[in-house]
Amino acid sequence: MTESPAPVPALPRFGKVAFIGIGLIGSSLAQVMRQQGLAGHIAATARSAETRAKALALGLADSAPDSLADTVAGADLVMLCAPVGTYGGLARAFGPHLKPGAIVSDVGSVKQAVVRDVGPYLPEGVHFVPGHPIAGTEHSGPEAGFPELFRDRWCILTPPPGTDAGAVATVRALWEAAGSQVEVMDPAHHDQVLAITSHLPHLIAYTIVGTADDLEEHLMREVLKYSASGFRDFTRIAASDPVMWRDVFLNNREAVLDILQRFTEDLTALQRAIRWGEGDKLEELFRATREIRRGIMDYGQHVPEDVKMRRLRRGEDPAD
Ligand SMILES: NC(=O)c1ccc[n+]([C@@H]2O[C@H](COP(=O)([O-])OP(=O)(O)OC[C@H]3O[C@@H](n4cnc5c(N)ncnc54)[C@H](O)[C@@H]3O)[C@@H](O)[C@H]2O)c1
Ligand SMILES: O=C(O)C(=O)C[C@]1(C(=O)O)C=C[C@@H](O)C=C1
Repeated sequence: MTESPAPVPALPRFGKVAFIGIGLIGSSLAQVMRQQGLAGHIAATARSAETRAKALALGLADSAPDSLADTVAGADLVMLCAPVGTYGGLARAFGPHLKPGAIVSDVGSVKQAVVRDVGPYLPEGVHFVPGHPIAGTEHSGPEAGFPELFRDRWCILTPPPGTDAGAVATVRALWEAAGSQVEVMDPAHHDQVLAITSHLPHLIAYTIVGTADDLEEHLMREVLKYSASGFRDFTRIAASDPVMWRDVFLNNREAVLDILQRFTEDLTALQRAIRWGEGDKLEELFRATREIRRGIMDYGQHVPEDVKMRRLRRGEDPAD
């Protein structure tokens, strides 16, 4: 028996979309919307006049006002794409200018703090659907974006209880159009999971580079010369934006500190095994973790049916 294909969800269409922050993530999503004709008008604002001018020059936006009020005026969807530490102040400023029925969403890497900081400033009748695409690179700014960034990645939505189901479905459809697989999650659970999968690795990468930088001059020179493989692969993410990551750590404090405590304990156990020459212990651990790591790679290669169907519709190879 042949399996009937999964239904392809309808594409969401917005009259006006407002981007607040148009760096790596905002510009990538704006390009998805442009390519698929999902927005009648895209307005983008950013802190500096230079970034706003770039957004226009790159064709990411149709208008780039310097005021938040003008950016969100009449918008059906407002996407917060700035560092999470700015969200509360931004929401307080643009909240009163939102159109009734508008959807406010975001892409921030932490979710409890976003619900806490943004929610109180949104007027009655505006829908709030926080989100987090689990996709990125170490580059930032409007030139760094590309529309394929979200393909075959997860996007996690954390709508507060009681959020309008239609608004959640619309944001889901947007991320599905970008090629992502969408999951709805509780914000506290999101923050715990991301503390280990994303925040801890960044903290370790920043630390290793710092440790290398603290070496004596002659050793430091050798690090730069020979950093072709392990060091380079491992520390790619230490080139990520410092402001973004400062805000992530300050806004996911408890979960990060908890995971850091566990990591420190595991590292101390390894330190002890090396000191006492416990080869069996080391090998056993490395065998087990190698299997886990291989499992992660296999898991990541699965392409869900609905993603394949959307690719077929775009005339692309479904298995890519
Ligand atoms: N970089 C990643 O890998 C990644 C992945 C997923 C989610 N995120 C989240 O996406 C958001 C944006 O990250 P990014 O990588 O696109 O950063 P980015 O540095 O590339 O872009 C940030 C944008 O925000 C703007 N901005 C900063 N302060 C502002 C303010 N006060 N008012 C208005 N605009 C302001 C900047 O001008 C810039 O346009 C962050 O919340 C981050 O946590 C990042
Ligand atoms: O690949 C990278 O460069 C990333 O750091 C992407 C990454 C991650 O840690 O997985 C970074 C932050 C996010 O919020 C989501 C994705």
